[in-house]
Amino acid sequence: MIKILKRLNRIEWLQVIISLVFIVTQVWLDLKLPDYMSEITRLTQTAGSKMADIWEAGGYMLLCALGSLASSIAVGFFAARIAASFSQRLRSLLYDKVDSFSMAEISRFSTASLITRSTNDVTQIQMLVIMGLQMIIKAPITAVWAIAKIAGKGFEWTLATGVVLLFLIVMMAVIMALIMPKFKMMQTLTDGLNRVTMENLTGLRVVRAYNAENYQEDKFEAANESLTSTQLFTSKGMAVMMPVLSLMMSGLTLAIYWIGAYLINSAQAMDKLSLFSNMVVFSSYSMQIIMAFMMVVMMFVMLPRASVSARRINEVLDIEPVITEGRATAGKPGSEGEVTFDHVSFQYPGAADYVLQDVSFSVKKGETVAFIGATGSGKTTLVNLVPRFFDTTKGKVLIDGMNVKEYTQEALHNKIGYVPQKAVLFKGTVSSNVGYGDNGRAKPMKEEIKQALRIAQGAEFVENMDGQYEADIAQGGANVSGGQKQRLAIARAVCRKPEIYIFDDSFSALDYKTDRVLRTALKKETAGVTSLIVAQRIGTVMDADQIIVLEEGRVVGHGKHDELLKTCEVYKEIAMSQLSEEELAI
Ligand SMILES: Nc1ncnc2c1ncn2[C@@H]1O[C@H](COP(=O)(O)OP(=O)(O)OP(=O)(O)O)[C@@H](O)[C@H]1O
Repeated sequence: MIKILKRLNRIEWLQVIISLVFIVTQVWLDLKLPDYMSEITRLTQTAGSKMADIWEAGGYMLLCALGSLASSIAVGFFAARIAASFSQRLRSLLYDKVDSFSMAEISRFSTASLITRSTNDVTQIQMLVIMGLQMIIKAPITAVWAIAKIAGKGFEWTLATGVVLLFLIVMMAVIMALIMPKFKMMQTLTDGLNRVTMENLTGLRVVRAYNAENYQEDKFEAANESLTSTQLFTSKGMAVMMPVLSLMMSGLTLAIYWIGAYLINSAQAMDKLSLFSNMVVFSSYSMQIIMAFMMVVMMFVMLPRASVSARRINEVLDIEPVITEGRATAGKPGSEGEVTFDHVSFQYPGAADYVLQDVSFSVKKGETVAFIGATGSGKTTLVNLVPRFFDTTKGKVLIDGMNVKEYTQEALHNKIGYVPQKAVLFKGTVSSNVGYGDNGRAKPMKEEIKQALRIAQGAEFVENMDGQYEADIAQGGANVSGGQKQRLAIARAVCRKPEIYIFDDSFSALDYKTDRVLRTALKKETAGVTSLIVAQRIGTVMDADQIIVLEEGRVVGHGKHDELLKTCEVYKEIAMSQLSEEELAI
């Protein structure tokens, strides 16, 4: 908790100090009230007192109450300001941090948990700052000040207050011991609820098509039920605490007056008045002490949950991404467009086995290298090492003759036009999706966007859309077909004018004819750009300058189509399953 509060900036600390001044003023004014009360009691009991004196004491009491109200409003105002700006900064810090994460860190936390950490956990901290400033600081000041005021005013009353406090401390310790672990569980259960909700929303079509609504609902209900029952358990604990506190307050007042009655009864006539006045003052201060205690209790309700949230936020902020930034912004002169894998092996973080083993190849500027192999043979993993979505476990990946680790991420990504296996579109327009991102050059002109779409065989369908190049694209590209999405994603890579294309099975959603026409257009219009193509179809890879056949992460064939048909059994099998005898004849 303290660690996260260290992230408060100077202005926020200044506001904390100002709030502190107001809090001390408020406590001082609150504790001044019983003094005037005692004065009024004394005046009303003393013969010959003037009405004006009573009015004066009453007036001061009113001023104290108004001053306390104004101070409390000021504290509330500053607390809200500090909490709002602090939580805004925490959210930005979390966003920037997550943005710098590689896939390894993202999968370590899970998307659902990262969302909960950036929203719900930050809200817990925000609430704590608001309440904390008003209570955490106020409670001990009030308690200590009030105790100092009543010290020496009567042993019996002090004893009664002490007994009540002791009882409350024991009760609170027991309840806290029971509910504290539940508070810790609450945030993890919120993660679970978010995960199930996200899964259901993203997979809605499959859920419907498979009549799995009940199954999903059961999962949701289970997550919802666990969270609700945990919340209920903690609320029940708290529900017991508050009435007991009220009972103790009333009981203590009764005890003070009861003891007072005995003391006054047995005192001498001249002491009776001062005893009565002391009793009134004592009961008032003891209430302040119990109130301070109630504030501490409220803090105990919030603190465990907020400290769990603080720990979860710190966990994210403290992570040093495994992908570290290099310094180079350009490769070796004369090696532009070259991609080399030098004895590369790769193991996913936490996995037991290597997914890629000793992969080596080199591709020159303007050449196309295609990767083919069975499902799960490591093709996607291989191409993901080029933009450093993951770093190699052994060996090196070189671009333009330089290890990818030596580039700044920005410079590295500026060289690459990446089209993922599953096309990703963002809410916006066709143009905003095609001209997406920054490649270190000026934003693409409308004509460049059109040209990119023409190459990606997307111009025709875009021109038929309502609004054409400015047509709306729904979140995730929900209003375009799978093949259209792929073409837009390819156009985005083309528009970037990269040195290297990475097509991760990006042609699979296209029909054979479009696939061929698109690749021919790409070759013609973007000559000189190196292409890494992952594909399942022989038709897509057969014209490549190099074909690499992968099996269980190892290169089992490397060459051109004709050579591989003769030398590589795995390639031949794939080819035979897709091509006719005639096409296979060599
Ligand atoms: N994030 C990950 N964490 C752990 N293992 C993974 C991860 N992603 C993939 N794998 C494993 O790595 C292996 C290779 O996966 P990869 O996606 O590279 O295969 P692929 O050849 O591209 O398959 P496909 O043709 O089906 O896309 C698989 O066995 C898969 O289970």
